[in-house]
Amino acid sequence: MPTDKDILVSFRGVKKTYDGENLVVKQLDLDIYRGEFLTLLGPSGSGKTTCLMMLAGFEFPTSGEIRLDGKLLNRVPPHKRNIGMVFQNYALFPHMTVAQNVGYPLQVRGVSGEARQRQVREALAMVRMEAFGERFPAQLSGGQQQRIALARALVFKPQLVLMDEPLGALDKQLREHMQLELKALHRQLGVTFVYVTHDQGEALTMSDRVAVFDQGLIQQLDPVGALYETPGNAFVASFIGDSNRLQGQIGLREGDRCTLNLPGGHVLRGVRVGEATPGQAATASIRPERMRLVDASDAAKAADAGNVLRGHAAGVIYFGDHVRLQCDFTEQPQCFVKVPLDTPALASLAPGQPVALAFEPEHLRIFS
Ligand SMILES: Nc1ncnc2c1ncn2[C@@H]1O[C@H](COP(=O)(O)OP(=O)(O)OP(=O)(O)O)[C@@H](O)[C@H]1O
Repeated sequence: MPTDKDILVSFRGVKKTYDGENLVVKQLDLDIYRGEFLTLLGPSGSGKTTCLMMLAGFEFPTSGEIRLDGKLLNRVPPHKRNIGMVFQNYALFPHMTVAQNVGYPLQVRGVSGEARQRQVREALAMVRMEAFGERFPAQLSGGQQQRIALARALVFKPQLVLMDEPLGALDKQLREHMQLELKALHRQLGVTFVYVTHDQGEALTMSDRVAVFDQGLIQQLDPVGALYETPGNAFVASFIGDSNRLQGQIGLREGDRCTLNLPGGHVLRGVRVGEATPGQAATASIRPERMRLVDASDAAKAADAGNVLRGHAAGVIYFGDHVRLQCDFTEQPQCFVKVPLDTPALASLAPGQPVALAFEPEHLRIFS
């Protein structure tokens, strides 16, 4: 369990409005631990960048407090915060060489001569760009420029590095490669990274913990695995990974479980997330890989052990190693499951035919 000593940054009761009317950050209470890789993930406009900008010092909170190492930051200007930054459009200075770009933060901090040269060499070595010191930014690829931006952010050994969509301009292959590099660099340096993205794959690949933002609020803050396995609400369930949604009414409530009555007559058992007052409207979610296609004779057995949903096949798409089966259920959004190729019930399946999907109650999360 982390203690107060492990906290590098804390946001307390932070709110932000740009126009004096709408709060784009409604209430932010967040502790960032020393050495962690924390990602702020959320759809466009959810307030992630604003939070990062307040931490960097380019925006100020309308109310609340931000502390770095216990010290109140609210009115400390950006260059006094000892924070490194890499942004998608945080361009390198075009008229300076790579070495001059990387040396710039040292220059403004009054580091000169041999000490500056040595630190620039070390920073370039860190991002494996030692051989490029004399080039100009225009003579580098996008990925190389981003490495230099990273070296420039790290050269003065900040205790905290902020990154806002730093890989957004790169193509998919390079982006995935750089994600692994960033993660390795983080492990090697032990510096605290705070990373903003709207790409959930990127967040899951790199982070220790992820704060999922929506509408100016953190919806859930958890390690990557917990976020995927135990989403705290329907938004997080649909934003992280694939999930199927089912809508109905709460039937019975029993401890940490409850039942969901679907309009078509199905009664499903699942994990209760929320109050679950009987009769209340609720949304449930289930990961496609947690559902099994079963044939009619197995469906009765499966229903005794867990849940079975009966509907009709809407589409069958072959993916080489599995089949993606789309299913229609009465008054529900379409669901899909990933069916292994050796599943017996798959043999003669065609669109329009009846299907039965079985799943365990512990994998159905019922949000109310
Ligand atoms: N300087 C500004 N002046 C006025 N409104 C702003 C300003 N910056 C951001 N906003 C508004 O604040 C809200 C949150 O924006 P923010 O950039 O924090 O979201 P985001 O989650 O980072 O989105 P994106 O992924 O698109 O960058 C948006 O509605 C945006 O239009």
